[in-house]
Amino acid sequence: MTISLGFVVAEFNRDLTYQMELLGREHAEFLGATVKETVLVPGVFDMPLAIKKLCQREDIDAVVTIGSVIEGETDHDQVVMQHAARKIMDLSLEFNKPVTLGIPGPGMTRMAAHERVDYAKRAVEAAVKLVRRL
Ligand SMILES: Nc1c(NC[C@H](O)[C@H](O)[C@H](O)CO)[nH]c(=O)[nH]c1=O
Ligand SMILES: CC(=O)[C@@H](O)COP(=O)(O)O
Repeated sequence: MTISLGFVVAEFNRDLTYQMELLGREHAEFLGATVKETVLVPGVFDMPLAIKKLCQREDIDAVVTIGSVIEGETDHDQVVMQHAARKIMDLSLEFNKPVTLGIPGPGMTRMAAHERVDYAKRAVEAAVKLVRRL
């Protein structure tokens, strides 16, 4: 069976998430999975509703989130990441579908973010493994 993935990708820090999206697509192809739908959202905080819509679709086996949360002058990055990560986990359990975390940060410089674009590949790999094993 070919595994169908949904991608939810943040437009925030798009230079990074564009690269991550391409890496994720390449890795999905390498693993024999299909990216059936890609939904762009403004930022990581805005992901949960898009994830939920994709989880509701019977033709999507797992959802991969792709974003990058870079530190600013305040703790805003912490709020964005903590809430998104918690909701990602909650939605996965609510819909009985893997929803994986391809989002480095918070507390991360732009340089560190560039070094962590492979989080997208890791999230694709985790999604495929979970669908196969569960
Ligand atoms: N600071 C980052 C954000 N912030 C934006 C929020 O995610 C959201 O779009 C806004 O609050 C409107 O609801 N988003 C990222 O993806 N990365 C960041 O570093
Ligand atoms: C880098 C950002 O846009 C985000 O983490 C928030 O920045 P700030 O804390 O300076 O408002």
